Amino acid sequence: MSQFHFKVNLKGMIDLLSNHLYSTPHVYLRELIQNGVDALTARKKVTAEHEGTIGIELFTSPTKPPTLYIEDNGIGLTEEEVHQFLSQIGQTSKRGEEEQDFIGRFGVGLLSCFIVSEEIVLITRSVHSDEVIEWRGKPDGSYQIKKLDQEMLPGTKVFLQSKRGFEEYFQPDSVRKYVKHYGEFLPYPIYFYGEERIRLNEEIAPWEMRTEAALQYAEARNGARHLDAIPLSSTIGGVKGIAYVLPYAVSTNAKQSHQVYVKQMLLSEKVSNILPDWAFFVTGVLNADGLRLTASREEFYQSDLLELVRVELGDCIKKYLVNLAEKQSDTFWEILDVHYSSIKSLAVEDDELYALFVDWLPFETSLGRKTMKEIRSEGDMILYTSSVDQFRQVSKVAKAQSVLLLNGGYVHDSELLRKLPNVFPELEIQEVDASTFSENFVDLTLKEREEAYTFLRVANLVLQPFQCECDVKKFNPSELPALYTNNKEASFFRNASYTKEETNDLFASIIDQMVVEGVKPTFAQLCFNYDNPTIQQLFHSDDPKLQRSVIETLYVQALLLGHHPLKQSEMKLLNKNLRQFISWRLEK
Ligand SMILES: Nc1ncnc2c1ncn2[C@@H]1O[C@H](COP(=O)(O)OP(=O)(O)OP(=O)(O)O)[C@@H](O)[C@H]1O
Repeated sequence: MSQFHFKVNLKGMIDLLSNHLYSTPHVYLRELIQNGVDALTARKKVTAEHEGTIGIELFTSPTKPPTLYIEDNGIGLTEEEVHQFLSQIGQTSKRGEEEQDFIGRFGVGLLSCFIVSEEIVLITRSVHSDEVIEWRGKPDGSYQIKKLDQEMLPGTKVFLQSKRGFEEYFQPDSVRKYVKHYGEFLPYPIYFYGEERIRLNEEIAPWEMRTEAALQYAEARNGARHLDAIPLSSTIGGVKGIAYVLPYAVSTNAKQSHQVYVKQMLLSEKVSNILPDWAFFVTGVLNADGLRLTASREEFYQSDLLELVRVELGDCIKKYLVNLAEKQSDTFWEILDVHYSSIKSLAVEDDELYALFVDWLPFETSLGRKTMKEIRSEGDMILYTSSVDQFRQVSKVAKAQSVLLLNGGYVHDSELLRKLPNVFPELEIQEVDASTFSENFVDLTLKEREEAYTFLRVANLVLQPFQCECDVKKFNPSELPALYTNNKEASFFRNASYTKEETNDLFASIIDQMVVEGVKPTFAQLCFNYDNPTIQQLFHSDDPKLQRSVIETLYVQALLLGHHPLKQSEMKLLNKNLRQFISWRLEK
């Protein structure tokens, strides 16, 4: 058996790493600064009192493409190290026992310079040697090394001349902006040499600030003020940061991007996996020294460590909110007002949070929006519907009867309600639907039945084609002429026939088949209100045409009241009767 080795197409590899690993050409500045910072860190290990600096300059001329120059007075490289670390892709001096102290670790960052330049020129002198070495690397994988006969203090200088078409990444404004962006919180000064020397980074990081200052910092950056700034810290992974509470509601499945720094240097603004998924109502600015980013620096490695960090940071958010709730501060109510649905989703998952928050959470009820505390004060029996449609069908009736009915149809609400007895054992939770309410309607006396008899017969005949059975009872509010109710089966047939009308022939025949093979069609109910003045008038009307038109119209109105989508046949009914009423009126 013969053994072979893979061959690597160096040019292809370099192209892949330099052009496809990073999201924007500007990252070449990030990678250069990061190398400078790591070199300064390494030098400090040799000479603790060394004052490290990084300097940047741009050379422009009308005849040549612009050139960026960056220097550091860091550890530098010996000739041997140049061969070992600069000239081998994937080789890095930052592995081993002290790797936690450095930002770089993959040995590919310098290749990002090939996105914007055809050649990297690096001149270096190691703190351990007097030799000044020049290294010139090209994207085809070739490089040259020579010893320079010149004096130089230990450190490294890099020259990059812009590739054609990439000049915009060498403009002074843009370079200053991005250097500041990536390095504003770095512990070493970064100078820009222009007409005068200016320092680009002198900012205190928001995680070192007090709440108000952290809020102002973010406001100055984003133009919007967040509701609050929650301090974050984790012993695992050495994370420190701020979770800014967004000033607007966000969808529960929104993924927030977080701004992540390592050793105070901005590595990515798009990290989404550092906070728990439920924390979608905050956006984080964090420094994470002990976590490992992927080579592109866009995400952290999914690992058990990251999982633990996420839990710890999630706990910081929870504890903070609990503290706010206990203090009943204005900020708490503001956050609750905007993010109650997020807090509800949190409370469903977390019993501790549930117990602490449930009283302050708002719910839609037949008597208006109320907090659970207000709801509990009304009595120990809590009635709720599990769907929004059911709630809409009966909320008016419940209100007229002064019954407090909760809408459990929104995401999480039913689950939250079902958990109530765990915290308040005295509470009884009962799911109801429209038919529960109609069961409590008052039956007519024999005399009243006789009065309604003809009307009811006509109504049943008129609405039979719509699979609707009619009845007359007495109920509140008397302004409500009729209540449409349907149980699950009746609702199935109604939806099937609605869908059939809206779809193509093939799908319609499938639905037909399902209906034929399924359960026997169940009728919905339309209960007319004996106490309603219009209904009273109808009992005594001797105009069958008018009776029919009003019954049909009341049927459609009851459907609309319950937010049931109208079938085509029902739409036609409405239009026909409207025209009819108008022509009767005009004939008069
Ligand atoms: N300014 C510098 N001073 C000293 N050594 C440097 C400097 N820039 C680069 N090097 C050396 O070159 C090596 C390769 O650098 P490169 O930026 O490609 O990768 P890295 O920083 O090690 O890791 P990463 O790919 O994660 O950035 C470094 O490990 C370091 O030894």
